[in-house]
Amino acid sequence: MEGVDHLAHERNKSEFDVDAMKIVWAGSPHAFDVSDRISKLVASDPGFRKDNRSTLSRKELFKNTLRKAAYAWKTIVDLRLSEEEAAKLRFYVDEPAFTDLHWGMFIPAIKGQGTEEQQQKWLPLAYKMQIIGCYAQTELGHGSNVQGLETTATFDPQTDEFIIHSPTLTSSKWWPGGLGKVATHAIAYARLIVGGREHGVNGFIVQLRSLEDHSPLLGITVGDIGMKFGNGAYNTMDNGVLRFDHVRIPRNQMLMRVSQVTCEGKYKQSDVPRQLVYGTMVYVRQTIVADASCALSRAVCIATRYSAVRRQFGSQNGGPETQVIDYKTQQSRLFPLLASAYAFRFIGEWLKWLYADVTQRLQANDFSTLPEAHACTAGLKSLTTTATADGIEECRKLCGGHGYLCSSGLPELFAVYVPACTYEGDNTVLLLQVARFLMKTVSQLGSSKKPVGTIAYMTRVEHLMQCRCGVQRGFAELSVDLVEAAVAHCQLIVVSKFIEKLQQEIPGKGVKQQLEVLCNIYALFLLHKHQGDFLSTGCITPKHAALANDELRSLYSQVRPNAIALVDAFNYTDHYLGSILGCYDGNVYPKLYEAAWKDPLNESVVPDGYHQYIRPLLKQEIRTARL
Ligand SMILES: CCCCC/C=C/C(=O)SCCNC(=O)CCNC(=O)[C@H](O)C(C)(C)COP(=O)(O)OP(=O)(O)OC[C@H]1O[C@@H](n2cnc3c(N)ncnc32)[C@H](O)[C@@H]1OP(=O)(O)O
Ligand SMILES: Cc1cc2nc3c(=O)[nH]c(=O)nc-3n(C[C@H](O)[C@H](O)[C@H](O)COP(=O)(O)OP(=O)(O)OC[C@H]3O[C@@H](n4cnc5c(N)ncnc54)[C@H](O)[C@@H]3O)c2cc1C
Repeated sequence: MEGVDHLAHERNKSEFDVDAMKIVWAGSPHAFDVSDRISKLVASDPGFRKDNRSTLSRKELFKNTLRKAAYAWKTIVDLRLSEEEAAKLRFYVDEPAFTDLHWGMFIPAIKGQGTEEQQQKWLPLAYKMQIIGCYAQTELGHGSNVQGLETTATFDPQTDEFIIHSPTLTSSKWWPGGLGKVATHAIAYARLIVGGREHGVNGFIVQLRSLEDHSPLLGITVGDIGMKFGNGAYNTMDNGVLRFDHVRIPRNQMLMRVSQVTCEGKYKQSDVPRQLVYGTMVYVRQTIVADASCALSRAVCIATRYSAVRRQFGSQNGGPETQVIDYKTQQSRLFPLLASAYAFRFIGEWLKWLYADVTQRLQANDFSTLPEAHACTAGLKSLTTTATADGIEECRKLCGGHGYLCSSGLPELFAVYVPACTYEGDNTVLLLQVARFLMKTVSQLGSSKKPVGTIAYMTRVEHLMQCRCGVQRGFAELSVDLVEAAVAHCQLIVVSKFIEKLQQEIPGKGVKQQLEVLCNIYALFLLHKHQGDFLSTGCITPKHAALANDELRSLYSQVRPNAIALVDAFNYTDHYLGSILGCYDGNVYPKLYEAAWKDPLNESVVPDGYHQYIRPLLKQEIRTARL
């Protein structure tokens, strides 16, 4: 029945202060207040409804996304929301749109790679959305290999301009979000050519469309690249294709914080690492780690609540069947994902600190932690997105058949989320970067340069490397093993930071105890999953492995009474979850049944096509049967 909390009995089992845990999950009382207020504002406004997405055509879907983005912007302006509140509103609107790239990449690129003067010119226009930007780096022929990009930017000293050109088909920009139909400007990455000499890939601000009638400017060919994975999902986003035919831009539209070109045509490289040109990607990778905890926690919230509602088998003397959440197999699949959601939340907090720290150091031209920041953002982006994509799919399976319904929210969540394993850096390519960083660290062992920070532990392998330092097969030959080592390195960081989090003051009855249980589940589940490696390297004995297994089972029993409260702590509205299986009151079956009849196919009792195709078939069968 409506209004009845079918999960009340579960909530009454909780052994900790859920409201206190909500603050821990949000990060602070202030963050919780903003999150709670904005999520309820979005959920209560019919202008942000999203339950009809799967029934819209591509053009209807896209136009609906434009409407919502414009409505969101109007809400932000009318309510005078702060930047923090506005970001939260876009988060809870929960629809991939051009605004993600405008705010998430175009603006950060100008802030990170533009000079003060360029920031003063372009940021006010972007903040007021008087221009709409995208990040145009990837091309049809190159995405991972940035140094392989083919678009050219040739300096013309006669006119003090750059000529931006797409020399080949494969140099066509391909994938940039917001590019296809909306962006008026792009940060386009191109090979800088000055006086016939190449100076690597740099970023250039290029206007694509008229601010008067939105038509593409002279020399610009631009459009959408077509339907992507899944129905609704990422098809709300206009990922685009873009070709330049000798497009001229003023010299001052090359982002010049890292490298400069003078009006005399002199190329100058600042005394900062060339890799700062990649700074926007580092920034986005650290935000993607925080996003992973959000996406995984959504899926886990749905699967946990439904696992408590769903009963299957086990009825004794006509009594109720067993809740599937009580099966050890269900717990062994679900609770490590619950622990991962919390682990990724805290590693995301730490990575945000690391990024802020390296950014502050860069202001003082201190580049000492840049390699570690690159390795951590690359590796943790790879690890958390792979685990989250796999985790969302596991949550779908944990919900049985109903998990495959769009009304479960899980198919759409999966379809929107999975490209995170590819964009902002293919996960394997990024792990190879971590592997390169680890190998460089190993090669420096024994020198005066001692490993610190997240690689401090590597001093312990020094003796190993000295006796084996001669046995160095090619990096490529060992890359599979090195990628596994890179994953292990990142997992160590996640576990270490979870433990460090528990050493902080954490208020609320039973809150720290619950987090300790989740931390132990995360660590022991990893040990169990990779026990072959731990055993073969002599890190643990078979007895240790058996003890870890026993302890895991005990920990699952400790989480069980608190599972619903632990997902309630995410504080997601039913609107944001978008899932009948995950609804707060657990009143699943009546809602599933009611939702089915809203499907357009049920608008008529006899389906369209019956008379053309089914009736003749049936009649034909009747004739056959008479033979
Ligand atoms: C809200 C989400 C929306 C998402 C929408 C999606 C947007 C996008 O997808 S934008 C496009 C994203 N594209 C990528 O991520 C491309 C991935 N490829 C790269 O980042 C680079 O090509 C590379 C790092 C894989 C290779 O770069 P390359 O220039 O060839 O460098 P090397 O591998 O030769 O390494 C040289 C040296 O530089 C260090 N380094 C590399 N990248 C960085 C960095 N970002 N920051 C700092 N340092 C970096 C690298 O570690 C090497 O150092 P040493 O070993 O000390 O020489
Ligand atoms: C939804 C979505 C949104 C995107 N948005 C944007 C955007 O806004 N702006 C933008 O510029 N780009 C965007 N991209 C592009 C994205 O950044 C690239 O697709 C991504 O960087 C992967 O590059 P790639 O496609 O060249 O993959 P490839 O590198 O071609 O990967 C193919 C395979 O090759 C392997 N591989 C590649 N190099 C190596 C190597 N050296 N060693 C071992 N294996 C290797 C990879 O691991 C992978 O298995 C988007 C992509 C998607 C899917």
